[in-house]
Amino acid sequence: METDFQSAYQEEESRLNATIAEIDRQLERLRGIPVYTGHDFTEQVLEAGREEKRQALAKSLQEPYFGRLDFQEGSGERKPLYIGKIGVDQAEVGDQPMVIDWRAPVASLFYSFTGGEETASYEAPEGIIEGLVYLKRNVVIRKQILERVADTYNSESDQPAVSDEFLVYRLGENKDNRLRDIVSTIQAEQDRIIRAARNTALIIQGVAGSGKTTVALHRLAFLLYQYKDQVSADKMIIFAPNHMFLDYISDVLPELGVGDIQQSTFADWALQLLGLDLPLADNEETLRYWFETPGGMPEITDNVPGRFKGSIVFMQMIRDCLSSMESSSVPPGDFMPWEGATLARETILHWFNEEYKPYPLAKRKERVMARIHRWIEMELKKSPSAAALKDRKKKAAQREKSYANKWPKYEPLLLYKQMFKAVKTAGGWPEEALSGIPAAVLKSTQSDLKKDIIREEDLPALLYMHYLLNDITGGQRFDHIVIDEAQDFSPFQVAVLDLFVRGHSFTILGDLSQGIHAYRGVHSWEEMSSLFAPESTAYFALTRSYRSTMEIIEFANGILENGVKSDLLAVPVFRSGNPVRILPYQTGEAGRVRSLQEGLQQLAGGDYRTVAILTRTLADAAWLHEQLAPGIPDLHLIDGGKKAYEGGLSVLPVYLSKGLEFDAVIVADADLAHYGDQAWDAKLMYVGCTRALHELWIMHEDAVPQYLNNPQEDIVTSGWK
Ligand SMILES: Nc1ncnc2c1ncn2[C@@H]1O[C@H](COP(=O)(O)OP(=O)(O)OP(=O)(O)O)[C@@H](O)[C@H]1O
Repeated sequence: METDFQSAYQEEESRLNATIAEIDRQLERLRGIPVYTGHDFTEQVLEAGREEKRQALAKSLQEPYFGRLDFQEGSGERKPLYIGKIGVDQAEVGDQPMVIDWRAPVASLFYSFTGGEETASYEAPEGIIEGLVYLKRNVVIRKQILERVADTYNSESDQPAVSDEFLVYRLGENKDNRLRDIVSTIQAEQDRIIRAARNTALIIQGVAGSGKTTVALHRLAFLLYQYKDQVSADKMIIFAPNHMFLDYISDVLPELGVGDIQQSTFADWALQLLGLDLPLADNEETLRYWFETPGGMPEITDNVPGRFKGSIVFMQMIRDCLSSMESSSVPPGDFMPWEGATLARETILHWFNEEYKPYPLAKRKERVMARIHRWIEMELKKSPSAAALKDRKKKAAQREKSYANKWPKYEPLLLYKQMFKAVKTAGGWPEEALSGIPAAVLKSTQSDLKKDIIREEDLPALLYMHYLLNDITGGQRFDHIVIDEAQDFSPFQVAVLDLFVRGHSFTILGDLSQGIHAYRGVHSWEEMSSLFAPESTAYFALTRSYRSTMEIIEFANGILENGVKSDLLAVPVFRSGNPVRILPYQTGEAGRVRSLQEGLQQLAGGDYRTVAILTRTLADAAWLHEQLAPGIPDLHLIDGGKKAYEGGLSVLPVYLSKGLEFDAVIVADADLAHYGDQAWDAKLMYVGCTRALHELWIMHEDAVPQYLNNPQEDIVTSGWK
């Protein structure tokens, strides 16, 4: 065995040296070509191509590949295929690249092959290719040095099944403050999502830590490779919950050699598109209402503002109202630019209702007014004298202006205010349509709009109005949209986004068990899948969790089963760590602070690079930070306004930890005084516990909620050491 390993290592080392020498040679050749700085367009394009290649080769030179697959296609010969983040061609024309891009069709074998099959196959442009896999090998190279060779499958060994050993080794590493790419260990179920066809709305339900965010980012890189002539990076967008999260994921795409993809929150994108330079209502206030109301979370029904304004019922109401405006758009009466000249209303109606019917309302109005202007100019030419011309011109200009003012103003925000009767000017909205708005929604929205307060939940309606009034240009349509943490999106939000993307090309991912914003998000995935025709949507479930140790996952599953009453349980990768620790505070307020401080210091004193204390509320986090910072100066407070995630030691409210991960986590105040026994409290606790990779401590004062009482001794312990 040892000799096998040595010979494998030697074989890989000599192959690596040969590869590096070849890449070096190619790079030197390219660097030897003088950089073109002239004005010839063709030369500029060629130079851009050379520069791209120079950069790719320089990157590849450090870690040319991470995997090897020995494959025999049909009755051909067995060949080793080396798979890397960037493909590298052989300098001489050969029959296969020296390094194959991980996104190439044949590379999918490296991910989909799970051992044991008689034949393996992959989908190539020319059809299904079948063959035999002899070897699947992981190769770790850092800065040109071969560090590790691990076979996950070898047909000649007595261990035929694909082993998880390399994956477990990778998962055991400590993390810094950024999400990383996983090209060397993408799992078969993740690969299917990454490589799914472009024109489909993929809906992915994945347990915490199943790699949803990571998979979505790899999918973008795949789409750009596979459909390079049909999609472009700057027409792709990722929507994520906040700026800190965007910062946290911002390294993955550049690592995969893909740049220029837009990354935004829904609110930022919507406000920019609407041209609204208004701050949205303080989200913290909404969060405080739902998360910090004494006595527990207020009841959530379909008629709370977030749910109603995010519903398809509200979307239809807006469509009906805007189409009812059609009949009341053209002002009453004929148009008379001066005495004796009349443009009959009939003619104007004909232009509006027939000739310009295909255009959206705002454009129709614009075109009709332009036509009226042309008509006036024709009429002016008939003036009997220069004095009459002057007089008519003056009158016509005034009357044209006042006629234009009689039209409705097609501005989404104004119409929205009219709809909620928050402004005096009537909008001609049909009463019967508006009677469907629940009284509480009407009242709170009216009061907000009167004060010029817009909330995030108002944005889908405003965007939809903008769309109906103006339509959008081809340039404003995306090639693909990723929605992360999609359980917090409303159906209306997704339906509006569908108007802004070509071919329903979506990757929508989330976890209903983490649906802590249920006052605005979806309660089941059917709410979203029903927006699309069955052939345009596909559903995937990811059940394996890669982030945390087995102990943490089992413990979190207990919360799901007993607290959330959900059966979306996570399946752990067999990676064992320390048991989850449940620790009571020392007595009194000072004891609470001391316990948390000792806990943090003990965890941070180990190998862990990122450690977080998660509190129930922002106020708790701020208070605790104040108490702990004098003794632990490098402790960061994370509040909603943070734009960058710095890693290290942090204290933050649990609801802001969504999407992030830390080597070790302390859930503070895990007692009934802070977390109730309701499903929603359990979801919040689930989010907190599943942020931990290696170590989870639960600290409390009074009795803990029942869903934390886990009887499994091998996964839970109490006491400090
Ligand atoms: N195939 C894989 N190989 C190695 N690591 C992986 C793999 N899949 C996921 N991971 C790791 O698991 C962790 C969780 O991934 P990610 O944050 O993408 O999951 P998620 O499903 O979006 O999580 P959550 O919903 O809990 O925020 C990350 O550290 C990621 O690198």
